[in-house]
Amino acid sequence: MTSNLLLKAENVGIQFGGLKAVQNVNMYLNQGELVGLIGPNGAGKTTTFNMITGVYQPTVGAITFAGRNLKGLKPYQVTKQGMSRTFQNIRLFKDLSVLDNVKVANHNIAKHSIVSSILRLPSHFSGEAKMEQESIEFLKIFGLDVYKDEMAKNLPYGMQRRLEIARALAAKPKLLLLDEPAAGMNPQETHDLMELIAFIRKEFNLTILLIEHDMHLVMGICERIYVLDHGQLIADGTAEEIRNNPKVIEAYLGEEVTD
Ligand SMILES: Nc1ncnc2c1ncn2[C@@H]1O[C@H](COP(=O)(O)OP(=O)(O)OP(=O)(O)O)[C@@H](O)[C@H]1O
Repeated sequence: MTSNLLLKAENVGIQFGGLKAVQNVNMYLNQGELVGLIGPNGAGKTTTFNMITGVYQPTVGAITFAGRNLKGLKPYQVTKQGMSRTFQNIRLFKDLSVLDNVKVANHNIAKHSIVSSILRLPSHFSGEAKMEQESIEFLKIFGLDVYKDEMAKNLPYGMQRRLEIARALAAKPKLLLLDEPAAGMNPQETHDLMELIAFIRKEFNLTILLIEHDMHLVMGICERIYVLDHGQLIADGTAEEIRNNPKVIEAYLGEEVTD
């Protein structure tokens, strides 16, 4: 086992009724890596995310994160271990302001005590001000500070996707899981997002696991890529290796994988 190992999935699988949605998945993430998880529709990518984040308990196998077995942990408990995610279908607090969406995430890890908040002690206000300032800084990174008072639902689609990532980042995770962050974005937005993901990884010393259908995005920024097909891993390797892997070509696109 390497010393900078952050996440390890060993022989992980899950069954829904008679359907083996994911089987025998072995996967690891080292600290600081940016790794892609790809595969055709229904291959089991989101289900794998759901097992890692505690939404589903694997039927078999074990997942270890930062040295701790995640078995039995609920999603909020997994979050507390230092994991944040975004969703394929954007899940924002649509009627809250852009700033409040980020503050909510920041609040979960705020240091000032509940007692000081209830009693409205000075430490509550200084904590609150610090949190607000920090949340604005997160928004700036994503070019969203100009929209801070806007309701989340009024943002253009691409900006809502960015806000979801900003919110996930504000929880200061060790591991960030992004489920199709570029879905529905135009090529320019996708390109900008690609640069942003690479930037935040470096800036925050993050480990990122990314589900994405946009091959250009995956091949462009990921150091390693896992490929799922019909619930099983059929390949892993660098973008170059994946691009030339006949199993991937056959299973994933049925034609040449290009970037
Ligand atoms: N809660 C559930 N109950 C029953 N079947 C499920 C459940 N969740 C996922 N599945 C099934 O598991 C399989 C894998 O689905 P999953 O959503 O993980 O695929 P995916 O690779 O993320 O697909 P896509 O790219 O279309 O999002 C599918 O056959 C899906 O219908």
